Amino acid sequence: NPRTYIGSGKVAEIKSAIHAFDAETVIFDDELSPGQLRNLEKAFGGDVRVCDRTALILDIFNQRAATREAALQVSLAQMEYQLPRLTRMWTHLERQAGGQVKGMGEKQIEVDKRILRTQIGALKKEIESVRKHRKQYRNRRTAVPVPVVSLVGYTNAGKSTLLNRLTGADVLAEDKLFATLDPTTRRVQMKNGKEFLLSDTVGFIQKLPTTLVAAFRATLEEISESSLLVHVVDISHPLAEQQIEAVDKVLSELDASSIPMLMVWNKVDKANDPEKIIMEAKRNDVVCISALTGEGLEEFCNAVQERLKDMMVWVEALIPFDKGELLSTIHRVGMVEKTVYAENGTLVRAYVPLRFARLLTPMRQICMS
Ligand SMILES: Nc1nc2c(ncn2[C@@H]2O[C@H](COP(=O)(O)OP(=O)(O)OP(=O)(O)O)[C@@H](O)[C@H]2O)c(=O)[nH]1
Ligand SMILES: [Mg+2]
Repeated sequence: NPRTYIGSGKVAEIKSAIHAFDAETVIFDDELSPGQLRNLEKAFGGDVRVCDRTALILDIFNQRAATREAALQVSLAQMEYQLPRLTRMWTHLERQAGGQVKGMGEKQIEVDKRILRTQIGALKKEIESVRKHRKQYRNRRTAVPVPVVSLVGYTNAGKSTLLNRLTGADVLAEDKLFATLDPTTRRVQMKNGKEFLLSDTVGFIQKLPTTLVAAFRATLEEISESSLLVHVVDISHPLAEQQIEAVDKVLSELDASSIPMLMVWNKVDKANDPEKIIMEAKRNDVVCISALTGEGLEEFCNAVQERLKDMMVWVEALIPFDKGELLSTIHRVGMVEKTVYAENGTLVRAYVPLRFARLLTPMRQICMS
């Protein structure tokens, strides 16, 4: 029934369950229209609060927001959610009052809407300045050509645990939905001296409210500007497959589908049949790990390095002796095949990130034998 989302029989069933369990809140696993919310509240009677999936997610985000940036973004999403609902709420009051306060109600809606819109405008401005700041920071970071690898995945998949494990960072990792709202980037140093930047960010969820995606644009832009995505999956979760689909869907909304991706199955230690899973992973070019026990992490780093190499370009360059720091950078971020010391500098043959190759162009017209 479009008026109440569920049919009248279901309404009666829920109503008796409310009485039986003395429930205070009814949560719908979908987004409800403002009218449906109101009609359901009326049908269930009195003190029962009806809440939809979007409101619940916004609520959890609100509880988790620990930094100013996260709080700003959550407030924006909440206000955008309230705006249409606010209007209808007043129309509802008007009808109850039999139209007596019609003029007043209308005025009040206008006032409230204006206040909310002004607040939304101010918030957007503030978030925009955060965005610019982030962008500047990223630009400064790209001056050093270390590739950025972003962890993406369903909430609670183990992204923060993996980052902590690899970098000794101290990011809050908890058995909670949306433990992380703020992006964190850390340097990962591999045994062979190579390094990359690993970035952890907010987890995704099925039917992620669009207001949230829009509000978290500043945060999510980190993802769309990385060289490689690592999709972390909780393979021990019974709904792992649906979660993968949900993540892919959000990635395509973020225009990040074209970024190369490495799939990682996490929590193998907890899976029912680990051998079977590891076999299947091998067939599918997936790396199996346990961020908790450390199993598979070396293989993971190697796989990341392999993928990054695919994105590098081949250069042959003569690095003058007074540019020695360039040479050490090549060793750090690239893969050197050969170096020869010549009279006027060092000849290098290597795979390097494209951005870095551009820096080397003036030195490239060199022949090596
Ligand atoms: N058994 C097991 N538990 C793990 C593993 N990796 C992470 N966990 C647990 O899973 C829970 C969620 O981990 P987080 O690292 O917070 O997950 P997240 O992906 O960062 O979650 P959000 O920040 O909400 O997106 C924590 O309780 C971790 O201890 C693993 O390999 N094995
Ligand atoms: Mg996290």
